[in-house]
Amino acid sequence: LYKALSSPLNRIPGPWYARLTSLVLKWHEFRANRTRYIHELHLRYGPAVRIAPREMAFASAGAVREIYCSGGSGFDKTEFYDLFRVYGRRTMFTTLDKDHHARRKRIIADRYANSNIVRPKPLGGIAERAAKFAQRCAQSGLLVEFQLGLHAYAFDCVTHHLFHPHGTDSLLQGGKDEAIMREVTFDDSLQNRLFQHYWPTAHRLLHKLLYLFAKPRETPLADHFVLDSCNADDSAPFTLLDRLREPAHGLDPLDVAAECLDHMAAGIDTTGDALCFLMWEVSQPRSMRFQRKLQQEVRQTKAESPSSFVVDGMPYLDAVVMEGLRCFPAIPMSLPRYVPPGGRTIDGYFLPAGTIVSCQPYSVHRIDTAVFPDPDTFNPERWLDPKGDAERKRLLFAFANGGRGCVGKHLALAEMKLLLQAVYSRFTTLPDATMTEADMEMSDQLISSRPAGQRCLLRFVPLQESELLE
Ligand code: HEM
Repeated sequence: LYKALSSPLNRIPGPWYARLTSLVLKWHEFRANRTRYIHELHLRYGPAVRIAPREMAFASAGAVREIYCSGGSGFDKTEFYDLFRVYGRRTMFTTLDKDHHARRKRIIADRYANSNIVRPKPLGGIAERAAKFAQRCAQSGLLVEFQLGLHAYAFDCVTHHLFHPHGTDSLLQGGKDEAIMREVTFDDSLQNRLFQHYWPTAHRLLHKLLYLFAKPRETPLADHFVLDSCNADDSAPFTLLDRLREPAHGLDPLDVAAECLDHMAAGIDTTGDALCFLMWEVSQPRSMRFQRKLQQEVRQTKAESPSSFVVDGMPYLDAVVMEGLRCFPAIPMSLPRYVPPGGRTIDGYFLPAGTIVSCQPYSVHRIDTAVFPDPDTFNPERWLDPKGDAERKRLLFAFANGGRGCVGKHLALAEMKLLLQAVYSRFTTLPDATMTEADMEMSDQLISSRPAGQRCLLRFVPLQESELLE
């Protein structure tokens, strides 16, 4: 009680119970509702809000700069990231301290640089998979279990980038490749892993009992697939595997496999669900005018250069992708960091060392209505207005910012743009009548989110036919 009454964080707005306990926050986390809960607090208390006795959430551009970009890669990550360790190893994503992270990033970054992604082999592989996705839509009649198809697409793209020529073909071949993708995608370990994070001793003692109510994360097929792929010695020069295995880096085989498995997992749900939420929205009657303009632009580009893969120079496509990432960031949740020794002042509030601070993309993209008026409305055309362009870009936090921002950003953008081109140059997409808004509610997982119904059915109407219908 003394601590609660004398805490220097007491000046910071927030609900009264956040001074005393983190249980309300945890309750929302266990119910897959952390992001919305924190967003409601921001709407009530402003861009700086206390969410637990030692934890603060921010939603301003200044806070993003300080927490994620100061000194290059911002404040250190918290032990929350221990939950993502693979094969018992720390990867670039799970390293907590800056030096270890910087060493690993120096090895990895060049494989994800835009200049590597847009080379014919890597980009051609993505374009090939986008064409397969369109083929799958055409083959399966009009109705497509779309979320699964997009996860298969993202899975095939990322394994191409990691392991070519040993990438997967879950899109058209199915079989074992599809089984691996399903194993990673349909993960229901949120409660078990949160329990492990908050009460590690109880988790160790009770894990067998807990198993009956909350399953742990188990991905034996994916684990074996990555270990096997990492044993192949003919990986293409553009792949991550090729880079990690260079003897000069001194990584042992398990470090290499852990890094690859981490990137594989990071590249499936994120890109798959970002596309899923975006295309669901573009298929709604309220957004049909945006879909029509997108179709016009991608068809015109295809007519002008039928045989090349284009990812730049399409302003409408860019605007649709940016607005999709703004409204439906695949990682909408807080990215927690520790305030460093000596403490820091953020948004005018002094925070002692060790305070947990974070920004969540979902709120950073919505709270400043001068930059994003009518923030809950999907409107790609806001990105076409040159006025306010710098402010909008400064607040786009879907890939995070600074040295620990998403290393796969250019790969993800290329995947998204090539898939949207492949689909909207051939089809009009419409929501299936059996789908409800509740199916597409955001459901928090561990930092990423997915549609609550875990399905998304869309109708793919070949373009000429739909044009005739109008
Ligand atoms: C639309 C798709 C994607 C989104 C929205 C996204 C978003 C993010 C965000 C917000 C972070 C920071 C996480 C944190 O600080 O806790 C991150 C980190 C990361 N992402 Fe992505 N990501 C996407 C796709 C990908 C892809 C395709 C890959 C790789 C194949 C990838 C690999 C990574 C890795 C390795 C990190 C850790 C970077 C580091 O710690 O230096 N991501 N991503």
